[in-house]
Amino acid sequence: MGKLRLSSFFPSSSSSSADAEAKKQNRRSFSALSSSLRNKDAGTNGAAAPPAPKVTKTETAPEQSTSRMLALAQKITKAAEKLEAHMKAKNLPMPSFDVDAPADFPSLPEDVQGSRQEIIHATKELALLAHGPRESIRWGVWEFLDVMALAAINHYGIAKLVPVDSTITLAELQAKTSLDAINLARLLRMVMTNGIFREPSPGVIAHTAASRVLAEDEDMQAWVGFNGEDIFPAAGHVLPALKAHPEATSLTRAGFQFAFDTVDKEPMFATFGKDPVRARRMGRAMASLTGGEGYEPSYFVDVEKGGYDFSDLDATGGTFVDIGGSHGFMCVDLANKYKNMKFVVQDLQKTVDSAPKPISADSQVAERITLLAHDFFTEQVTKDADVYFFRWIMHNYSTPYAISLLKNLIPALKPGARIIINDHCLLEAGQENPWDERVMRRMDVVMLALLNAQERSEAEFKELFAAAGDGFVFKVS
Ligand SMILES: C[S@@+](CC[C@H](N)C(=O)[O-])C[C@H]1O[C@@H](n2cnc3c(N)ncnc32)[C@H](O)[C@@H]1O
Repeated sequence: MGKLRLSSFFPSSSSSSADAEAKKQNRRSFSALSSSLRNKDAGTNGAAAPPAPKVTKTETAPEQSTSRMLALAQKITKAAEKLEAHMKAKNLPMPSFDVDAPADFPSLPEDVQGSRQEIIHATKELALLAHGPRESIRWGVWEFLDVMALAAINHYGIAKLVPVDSTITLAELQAKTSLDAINLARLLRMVMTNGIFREPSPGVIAHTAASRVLAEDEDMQAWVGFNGEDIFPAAGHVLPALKAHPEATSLTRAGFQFAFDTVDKEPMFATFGKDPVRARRMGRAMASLTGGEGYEPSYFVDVEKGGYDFSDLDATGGTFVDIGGSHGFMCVDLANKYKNMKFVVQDLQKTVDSAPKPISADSQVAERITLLAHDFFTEQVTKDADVYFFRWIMHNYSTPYAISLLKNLIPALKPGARIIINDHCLLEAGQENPWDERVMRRMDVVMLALLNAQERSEAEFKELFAAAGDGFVFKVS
């Protein structure tokens, strides 16, 4: 997970140039988009816009694309051999669709994990080449049907109705659901095309390893539910939202509001606040996502994993404020490691009320952590702390909101206070490995669909601070 460390000190005053910058920020700020808008501005001022940079041709000649296919196939073979050799040497079960196959890969040495990723990337590229451009687009645009079918299967809890160690006929299965026979069969057969369930003989259904996950992992059920029943309709309404409000900054005018008839009424979190079942589902879905490899708090806490070293703060008994810190799990982990620091976890009243009490069984930890109801869209109430921490907050907000989050801190900041942003950090297109690139691009548009929000690049984070005030010194770790 990308992390940014941002230091700040008390800004002298809010200058008019900062205000002008803030206005300029009142739109999404992808770096490529910013430069094209700058060019447009130059044009309206009478200055000639600089010519667009020349595009380098990357197409390959027909004989080269043949060799690319073979190169990819060879790469896949080599990487699969390496992965398989490791699995054999360690006596690990081979990847399989079988119902008893492990749901996850075991932790692999870095080079073997690299081979596994190579297989994933190269097979995708090879498939695209083998399909050809027209077919890739024609059938690629049907991928939403995978989500539709899986969401329905998940909604009706079909996976839990299929026995793990035997089979069930479609007729028997149908008797256990409110889905009619035809729709049950067609939805099942649709998800089977993705390795979820199998039909060993006509009309007989059995689990695969993937459908078993759907049957047994409640967080995964929530993940599919949240994606299929909240994000999917929101994504389907991004286009009308963009057409009606092209600036795409308002929390009440995103695809989500167009999907659920709440335009100009309430942000997504308020809608969920009124519906405990949906709110719980989103909470569990997030747990499923953040339980995944690479998202653990240890990446922030453990210095050996590239985390942040707070020894200096610990020596002076400094104060760390986790803004929008949920139930304070990050502060608990930090307090376990640093024995003198003090912590304030700020969140909405409801979240504070539902936090575990005591927050830790270890009283030495619990007594140094204060839970405080505070709305981060109002002026910061914990003054003169050493660190103000935002983990997974900024990406929930478009630029005008994100700037106000930072501005709200300014009256509380003492010289040398640090603001730490722990969020994804977008790299320029093509700089990430293809897997991470795709996850991040998807996350970015999920933010658009739900909240008119965005993931940001380092330059875009820097722009937020420049727009919020003059006194910030921006550092990256
Ligand atoms: C995406 S979660 C991130 C939680 C936590 N920082 C983490 O790393 O998992 C966003 C958090 O912001 C809180 N939140 C939302 N709006 C808020 C507001 N106006 N003031 C304070 N907290 C808020 C939510 O309750 C939630 O705990």
